Amino acid sequence: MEPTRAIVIAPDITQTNQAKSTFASGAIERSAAERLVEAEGLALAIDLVIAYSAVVSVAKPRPATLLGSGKVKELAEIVRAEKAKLVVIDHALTPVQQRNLEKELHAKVLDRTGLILEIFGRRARTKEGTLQVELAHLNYQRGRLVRSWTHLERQRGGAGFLGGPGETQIEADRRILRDKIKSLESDLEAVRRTRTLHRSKRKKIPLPVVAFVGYTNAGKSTLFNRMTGADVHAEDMLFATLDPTLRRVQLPSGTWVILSDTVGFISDLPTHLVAAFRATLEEVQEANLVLHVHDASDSAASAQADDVQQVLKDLDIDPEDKSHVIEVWNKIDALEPEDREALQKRIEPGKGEALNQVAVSALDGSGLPDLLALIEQKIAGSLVSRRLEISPARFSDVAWLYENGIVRDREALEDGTIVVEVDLTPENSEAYDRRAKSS
Ligand SMILES: Nc1nc2c(ncn2[C@@H]2O[C@H](COP(=O)(O)OP(=O)(O)OP(=O)(O)O)[C@@H](O)[C@H]2O)c(=O)[nH]1
Ligand SMILES: [Mg+2]
Repeated sequence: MEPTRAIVIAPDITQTNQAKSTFASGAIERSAAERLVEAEGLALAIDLVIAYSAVVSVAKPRPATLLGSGKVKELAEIVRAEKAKLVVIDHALTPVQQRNLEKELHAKVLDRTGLILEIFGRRARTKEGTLQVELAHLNYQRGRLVRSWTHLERQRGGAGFLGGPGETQIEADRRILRDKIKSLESDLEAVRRTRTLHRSKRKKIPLPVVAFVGYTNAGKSTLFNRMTGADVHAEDMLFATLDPTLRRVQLPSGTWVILSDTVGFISDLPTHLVAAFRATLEEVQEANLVLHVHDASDSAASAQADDVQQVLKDLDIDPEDKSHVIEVWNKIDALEPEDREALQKRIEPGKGEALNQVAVSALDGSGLPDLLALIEQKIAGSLVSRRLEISPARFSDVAWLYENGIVRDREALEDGTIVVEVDLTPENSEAYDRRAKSS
């Protein structure tokens, strides 16, 4: 199939000050140029050919088309000249705006949510991932349906809604949509139950879990691969990873941990999409340690970090908790020497317990020993060290400790009592006490 030629537009809404201040509370705003670069990345992630891209300033959003009418005319001309089939608008569009734009531009129009959904639809590999995306898609459509009281414009079929035979312009009423959503939800529920079962099985293996989080393309999978020797899909592509990947690795001191690679975050991810991926993010929620991976070479890194922190908060994780979250500044190989030095300087002051930042390059491996040492330190801090005296009659407890903890030392006293020095996760430490009390 011939690649689709597309035009990518980042609207720069230069609105009145008062409208701006309502959402400027602490959020770091990224420039329109940075947003355009990101939108292009998103478009490339679904193999679109970008025929033309631009920031378009919007002095006053027009309810009918968002963009001003002059701009729309200009764009229509570009669409024609470039033979583009698709226009990506990196902004939320109302269904009416989308429809009007499609009419005036003579091309399909995708807004930011539509584009992200399209990417997710193509990336999902597991059954759960596919169901989640489909559900998010239907909810997106339903939102449009409710707001506009129009019929469904497109019914998603197969791999995506970008043309192709899967797309039919059928009229589906809300009841059909609701039924579909219901049945998807129950399918998803079944898949989740299985996964929860898997997770609880894994929990019996007492290994601490270290989860990677970060903005899409920060280098999580590359770092994950470097640390595990695994061949996880890493690409210069937004949302290369959708489903969580888990691997067991041994830290230099001998402690085993489970590393978990996860889906990347992105700004302005619509709420229902975040909700759809909540299950995937449960891995992060339950992790003993979170590695927040930043792309230090990206000029938008601080705005991205802001977005990631917001998601962490939504997951009830305190991004400021230095014992729980490590800031990993990746891609330092791509920095100019002076920027690299400045970064090191910024990180150094935190020492001892307070240290929770490290600069690395997943590509050339620099800084990795520091990262491993830091993980080791934090994990050790999160484990409970105990010295337990176990009578010979309860020998099975010793076996339990080997299975559920990290046994540091073991000694048999003359009367047969066994003394075990063991590190346990707080949950397993409690589990042991319950066990010791019973029977
Ligand atoms: N120069 C440089 N590039 C890197 C480094 N780490 C990763 N990259 C590149 O950054 C791009 C994205 O890497 P990924 O590992 O796929 O990023 P990710 O965070 O897993 O992305 P998503 O799965 O999309 O969220 C790839 O082209 C990598 O080769 C690094 O340390 N230095
Ligand atoms: Mg990845």
